[in-house]
Amino acid sequence: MTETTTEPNGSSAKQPAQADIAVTGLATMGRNLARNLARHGHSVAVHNRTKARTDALVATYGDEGTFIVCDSIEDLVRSLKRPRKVIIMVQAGAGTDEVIEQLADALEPGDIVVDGGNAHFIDTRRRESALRERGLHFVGTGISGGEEGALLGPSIMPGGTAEAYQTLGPILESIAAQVDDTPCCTHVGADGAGHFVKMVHNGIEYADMQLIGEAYDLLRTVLGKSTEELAEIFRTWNSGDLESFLIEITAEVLAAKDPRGEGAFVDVVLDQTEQKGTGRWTVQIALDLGTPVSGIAEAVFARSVSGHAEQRQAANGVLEGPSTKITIDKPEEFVEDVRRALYASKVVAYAQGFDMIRDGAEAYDWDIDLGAMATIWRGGCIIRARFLDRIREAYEKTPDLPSLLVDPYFARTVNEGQESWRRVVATAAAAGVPVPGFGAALSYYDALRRDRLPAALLQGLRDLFGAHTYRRTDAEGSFHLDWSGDKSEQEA
Ligand SMILES: NC(=O)C1=CN([C@@H]2O[C@H](COP(=O)(O)OP(=O)(O)OC[C@H]3O[C@@H](n4cnc5c(N)ncnc54)[C@H](OP(=O)(O)O)[C@@H]3O)[C@@H](O)[C@H]2O)C=CC1
Ligand SMILES: O=C(CO)[C@H](O)[C@H](O)COP(=O)(O)O
Repeated sequence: MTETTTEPNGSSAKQPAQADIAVTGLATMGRNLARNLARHGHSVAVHNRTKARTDALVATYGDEGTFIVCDSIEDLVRSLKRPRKVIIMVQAGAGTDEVIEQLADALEPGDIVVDGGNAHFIDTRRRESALRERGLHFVGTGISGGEEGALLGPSIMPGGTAEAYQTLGPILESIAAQVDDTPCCTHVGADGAGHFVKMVHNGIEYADMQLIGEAYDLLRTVLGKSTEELAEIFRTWNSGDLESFLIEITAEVLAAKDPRGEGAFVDVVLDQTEQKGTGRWTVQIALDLGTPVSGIAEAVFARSVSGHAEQRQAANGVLEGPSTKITIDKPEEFVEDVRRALYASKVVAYAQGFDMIRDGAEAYDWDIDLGAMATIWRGGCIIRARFLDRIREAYEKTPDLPSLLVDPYFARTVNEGQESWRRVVATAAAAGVPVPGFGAALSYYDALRRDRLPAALLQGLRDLFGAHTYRRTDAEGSFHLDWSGDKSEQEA
């Protein structure tokens, strides 16, 4: 174990050391998180399975603060002040389990293990319970912001015990993004709550990106806009209600040129969206919780459709599109319609995501403050956006809001946008442009506001074919109709 501090003359000094915190796993995220900690005055013990990464970190960035180079997990543990705090930033899954096991053998009761990877919250609950039995704190922590966020200030979503957060919180809050002098980090709730919220964050990220993709496709296909014009449209949108990191980088990606030629970068990228799995997890868990996250589900499926290259190739030229080409008389009005449809659909995706956090909190007995989640997503993370302030205000004003859509600001937003939304979805259908995100969001909006749904007919069908019973609008209890007999009603 050696401490590397940079002296004023630039030389390195080696001395026994006591680090404030450790990071193991120094790939993209871990390296930048360690640098962020060091830049904020924390002495950081650093370790990576493959030593070359540790050496490269210290050789390149050693002058940014105090790094203590460790060759092994045991070395790392020896370097730390008590209670020891170790952040794991390794590949999610088996790698994380391996590192936890090594750490648990070397640490002592009261020490804190932080998993900052994208772990499934069910794994986090299992790991937390196992480490608790050994007297250790396990803090599953969602960290969002990618490479740049990890270095300059991510959004941090720690779970685990309040006791562990008391020790760990000040350090995490010091390196998190800051918005209006408020750190984008707070204790989310017990055991896997942090990773659950990070999972939903990523689900919303999928929905948001899908909606942006649909807006781009519509403006390009229906209006024939060039990528330069589209970049400008997104740039303009980024100065209004839609202001967000994802809209900002959409303009950047659309403006980018093919590094190998003259054309647009986006035109040479293979149109198959990959996924690491957090969006899929969100939908799987939402199905179990019974939370309709249709925007996220459509986004996950749209990625799957894009990846089915052989099917798409087989259908291309076989399945017909509209027989008449759609013409738009007032292109500028259509651009505004798409902007409003995008904002309204985005509001639905976030409303569904917040519903899922509320349902997850109830199912897993977490005390999650929805307004606080909106607060810590205002900066640092991939879905950071101006309107998260509105979400924070909505939940602060009415913590038990049945749906974000009924908050006065959001109700007015979707009400004002709904005519545009309908025109956009209808135009997309007429032009043969797939808009699963816009369509699902509008259907959800219409389902919520309807007085009666066709669910009543489905209940009738279920009762006829399977005697599954139905409830009545005008009486308590469950009933069954004698479908094959005299059609009389019996109480079930
Ligand atoms: N990249 C991103 O934008 C984001 C990533 N995350 C999450 O953060 C974590 C780290 O991500 P990232 O930095 O991209 O790195 P990767 O997910 O690519 O993981 C690589 C790191 O894991 C280590 N590792 C893998 N298996 C083992 C093992 N069995 N034992 C010890 N170490 C192991 C590697 O060590 P070695 O060098 O020896 O191979 C390396 O340090 C992941 O869980 C990821 O999902 C979260 C938010 C954003
Ligand atoms: O966690 C993240 C940000 O918060 C990553 O951006 C996310 O893992 C990317 O996911 P995918 O590869 O599935 O698109």
